Amino acid sequence: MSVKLNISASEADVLRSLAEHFVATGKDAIDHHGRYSVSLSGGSSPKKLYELLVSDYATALDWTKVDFFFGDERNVPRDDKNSNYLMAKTALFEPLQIADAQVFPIKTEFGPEAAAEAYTDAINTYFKSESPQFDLMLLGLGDNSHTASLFPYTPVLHDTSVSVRALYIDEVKMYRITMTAALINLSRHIAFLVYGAGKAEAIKHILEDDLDIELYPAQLITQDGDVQWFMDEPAAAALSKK
Ligand SMILES: O=C1O[C@H](COP(=O)(O)O)[C@@H](O)[C@H](O)[C@H]1O
Repeated sequence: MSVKLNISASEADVLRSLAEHFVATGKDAIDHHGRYSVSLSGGSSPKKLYELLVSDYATALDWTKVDFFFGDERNVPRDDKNSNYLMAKTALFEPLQIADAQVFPIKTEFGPEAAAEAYTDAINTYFKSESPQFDLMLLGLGDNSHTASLFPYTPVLHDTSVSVRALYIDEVKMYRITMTAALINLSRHIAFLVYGAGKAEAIKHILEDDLDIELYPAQLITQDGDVQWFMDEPAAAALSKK
């Protein structure tokens, strides 16, 4: 796997480094094709990134030209505290006054299977007849090496379609809706945000162990283009090569 590692001394530094990358990628996309398509990650890590973009980068980018998607979602109502959409809405969209037309939530109210199908259609419609290639795919990493909702030992790990899938994940006892690795890997730029010592073992396995996608699903993110990991020193601590 060819990846670039950006290791920062502190959590604050890693967030700033990724915020700079987010903005630079956006300016480039807008200059090149007029809009900036971003797929957001969920979980707890990205909230601070979204807050930093609001506090320090509100005028750094033409936010009216940014379109937001979600790499995965929990099968909960959109106003549920566990909703990835709700977190992004509260931390990013509302403070930046992002128009509803620029936000593409996963419609969990349809039920998991129909929501996944509708989201595949929404993505294909957005990209028209072209291959669905997000300008920036933001990803997180679970302690168990999952990314998006590609969890260990789940059938979606073997799904080679460029699509969004719904699946019941025993480990968390809930349905999740997730982009497949094939869709994620089409992105122009992929950026993992990982901080904290709790992620150190997972990062080491993913980046340095032999390929074992069942155990380490984030190893599926292997496109030849731009895959960058933004991590702090505690998260990078177990790596032998830095
Ligand atoms: O479940 C999820 O977790 C991963 C990692 O989240 P974190 O809370 O450890 O930051 C995230 O990438 C994914 O989008 C989310 O649904």
